[in-house]
Amino acid sequence: MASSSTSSSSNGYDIPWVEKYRPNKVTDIVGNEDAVSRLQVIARDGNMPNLILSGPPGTGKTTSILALAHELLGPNYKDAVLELNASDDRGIDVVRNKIKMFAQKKVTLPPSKHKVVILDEADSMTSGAQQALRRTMEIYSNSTRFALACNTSSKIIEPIQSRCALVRFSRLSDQEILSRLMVVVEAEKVPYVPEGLEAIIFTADGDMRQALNNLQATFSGFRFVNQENVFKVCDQPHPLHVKNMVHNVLQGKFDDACSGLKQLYDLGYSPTDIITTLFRIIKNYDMAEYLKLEFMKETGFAHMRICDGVGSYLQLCGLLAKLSLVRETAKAA
Ligand SMILES: Nc1ncnc2c1ncn2[C@@H]1O[C@H](COP(=O)(O)OP(=O)(O)OP(=O)(O)O)[C@@H](O)[C@H]1O
Repeated sequence: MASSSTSSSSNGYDIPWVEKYRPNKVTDIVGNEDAVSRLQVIARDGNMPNLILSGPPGTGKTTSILALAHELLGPNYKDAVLELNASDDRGIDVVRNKIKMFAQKKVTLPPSKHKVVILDEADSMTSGAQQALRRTMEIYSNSTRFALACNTSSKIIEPIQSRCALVRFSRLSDQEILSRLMVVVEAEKVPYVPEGLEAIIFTADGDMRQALNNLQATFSGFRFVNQENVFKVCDQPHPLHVKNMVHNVLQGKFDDACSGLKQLYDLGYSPTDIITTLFRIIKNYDMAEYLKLEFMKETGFAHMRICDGVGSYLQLCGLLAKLSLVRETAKAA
């Protein structure tokens, strides 16, 4: 991969690492093996079907489509690809004019290769525009194929879904993110300790874009990646602090858990920040399975209430009280 072998240059800080290290071959995309291998087959054999790539942000959907289009079309990329994302106007007029005109355009391509229309963030297209796409997709299917990337496939209207092969992406595992971080760390000669990378992986929560951005932000700010610097830059509740709260609940020290919570709240973290970190800590906490499931259920309910607008300190204290009660009941049983 050309881009990942580029070492730090004097103006290397000008380019966001997410762009500098964007894989340009399908084989270089980390994780989601099933999805990536399907795309590899298409890259090898051509005859790309209409595609919907759906999944959480920062998992490589746009990167995969771009890499696939490059591999399929090579030097014809410029003429044979129309790329539209949420920053472009993609209303019904664009579908009727720009996309249709592109589909009608004559481009000489090798057999089994087609022009490609890439619609990034397709779930933000109006349903009118999506409706207008239906016929265009069919009429020009002998010369033009569509690739739609979105976070939620259900926001794509059914008739379009039925015309496309769905490729699902899921959040990347910690190991997958680590493997990519190591490539960047080595290429950029970033000084780090393993706990620093662990902290980056924790804050990224399966999102590669977030991981690379946090790595670059920590490096630019402190020139050294350790746990403390990462949490300073990312400004999330410190997981050790939250872990301590859970530990106190499990030990029956409700007051200590509450004072830990108060400290976080006084530092200015929002209830959403706190509960998101709390959920992730509980998910990975070493405790009895049934207790963990109950804790996750209660945390989920409290998160829902916070999202509904009841994001008070009392809400979080109430949650700690509920968790303590769950633990007491489980102990008594
Ligand atoms: N699976 C991956 N392997 C390697 N790098 C990745 C991967 N996923 C994301 N990245 C990195 O993160 C950046 C953003 O990825 P990309 O634009 O493909 O995300 P996306 O899934 O399309 O997200 P969104 O839904 O927000 O558009 C890329 O430039 C790349 O550097």
